[in-house]
Amino acid sequence: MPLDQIRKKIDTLDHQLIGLLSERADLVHEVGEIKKAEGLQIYAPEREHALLRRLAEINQGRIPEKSLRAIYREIMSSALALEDNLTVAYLGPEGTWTHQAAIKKFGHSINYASQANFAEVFDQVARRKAHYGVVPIENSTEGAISHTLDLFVDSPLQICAQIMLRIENGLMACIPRDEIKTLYSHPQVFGQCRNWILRHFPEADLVEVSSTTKAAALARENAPNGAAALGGKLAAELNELTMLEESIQDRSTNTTRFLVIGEETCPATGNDRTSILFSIHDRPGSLVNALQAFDKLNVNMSKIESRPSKQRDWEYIFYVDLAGHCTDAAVSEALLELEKHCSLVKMFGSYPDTES
Ligand SMILES: O=C(O)C(=O)C[C@]1(C(=O)O)C=C[C@@H](O)C=C1
Repeated sequence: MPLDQIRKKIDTLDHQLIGLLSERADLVHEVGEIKKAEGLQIYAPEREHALLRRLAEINQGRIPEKSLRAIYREIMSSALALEDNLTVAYLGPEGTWTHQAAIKKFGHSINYASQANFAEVFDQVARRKAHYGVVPIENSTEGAISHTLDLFVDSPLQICAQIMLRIENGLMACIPRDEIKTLYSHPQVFGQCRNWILRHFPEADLVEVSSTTKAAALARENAPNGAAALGGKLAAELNELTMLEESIQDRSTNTTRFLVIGEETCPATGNDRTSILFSIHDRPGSLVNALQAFDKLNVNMSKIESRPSKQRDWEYIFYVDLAGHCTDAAVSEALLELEKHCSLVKMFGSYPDTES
């Protein structure tokens, strides 16, 4: 078929697609009205999870699953904006990995509110200035983000979704590589690139700052003194820096897990993770007895972290992730059993255990 004829066919299809998308938007509007009237959450991660799974099953054409997910991410993003002008708070400034994780989950149609620190993200959601918040919780190379863990102790907020983001750090600057004397970055990123720094810049001063975007801004500002930054592409672009070397993290699979926090947790999807924290009585065998609750009910514990309780010296809070939803019989029984051995048990969410 000649090119102009093919394009005419594409135009016709686009026309139909717009018609279908508008029809979908009318239905979404109705869903939004029902949710508002019934006080339901606008963001429905369980529905999105089911929808994306179904799309992958019915997709017979040429479009790769990754592309289809990206297209639908944006369709659902516009739906969220239509339903309630959704606002998501994230650890800023613009261009941070957390910002990128938030966009990966919520798309480009909603409002994003950049916050100066983790506590502000929690606070904005708790005070209903933002509908949801996005915070990092752990990195596959550097481990737990303890600041986030600590904030869950006193927060009434719940986790409703998780986001996995592959983190590719690079060396960025606006000066030649051999003039670099100082490297700016977030402490997590220095940790993720430790071996690369030792190999390539053993003599450089490492200056820790609150975000990779800030590091990039400082690399530009202090360029005459030999400054460069480590971080992602977006931070380089926003500050007009050149990527002198890409993918410098010590592990190529370097991934950060982020959490979406809101007022309510997510209904069961059949593939869920539950996050809890507990503290134990200071008695011999308490920790073993507590953990046996999971073993007894055959509940898989995918992660355990401990943090100082900040109430008494040498007293700890344990953070555990469990396979399953808090409404699953085994998980809820295990939690009841756990309570017998603990001075505090707090569940802060069940959510789809997604890989993306
Ligand atoms: O089904 C819903 O609850 C909707 O709000 C619609 C919709 C969609 O576009 O399909 C939009 C946002 C939700 O997070 C999930 C699904």
